[in-house]
Amino acid sequence: MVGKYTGISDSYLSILKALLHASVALDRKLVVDWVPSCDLEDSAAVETPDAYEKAWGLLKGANGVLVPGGFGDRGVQGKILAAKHARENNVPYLGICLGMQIAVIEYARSVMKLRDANSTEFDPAAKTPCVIFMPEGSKTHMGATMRLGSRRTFFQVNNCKSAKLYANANYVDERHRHRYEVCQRMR
Ligand SMILES: NC(=O)CC[C@H](N)C(=O)O
Repeated sequence: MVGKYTGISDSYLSILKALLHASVALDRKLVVDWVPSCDLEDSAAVETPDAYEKAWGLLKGANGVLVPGGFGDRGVQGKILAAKHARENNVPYLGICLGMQIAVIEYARSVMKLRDANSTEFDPAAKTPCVIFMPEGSKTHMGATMRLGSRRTFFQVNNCKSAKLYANANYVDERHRHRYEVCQRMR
């Protein structure tokens, strides 16, 4: 689990509970290692080398990488490095909310060679915005702009990996809590 609030596992309580349920259903033992995303960043190698070594050791030893939701840009570079590590080493990666946006940014930068790709949450003037403020939102009214609660999403491709996770349903109703989304032009 690569996140910002790793000191406080309560922040990720619902994710932990979900992982626990999944591990019971699959008859597997769950071991969660907490990796502070800041410790994966290049600057940590100089400033806090022990923490850097420990974080990369945990990440490299993991059978799966989960980057959960989050807000703000602190630790984002470390999350991008974690997504890159997972993609390049074929380690299963689950990106939830921000974690999914991170995977999109990483893919755009590394694979599509769009070096300036970013979320406008982290760089409002990003040259290649691949995660953008939701068009229906208003920047001036933060309180009411979050897309919150259940939202119906229809699968565009039958039998794709994500559809299969939902037993090939036509649509899913999932809980949302975000202000930004993947730029539709990037599809
Ligand atoms: N729930 C989240 O992880 C939010 C992701 C991102 N900060 C957004 O607002 O879109």
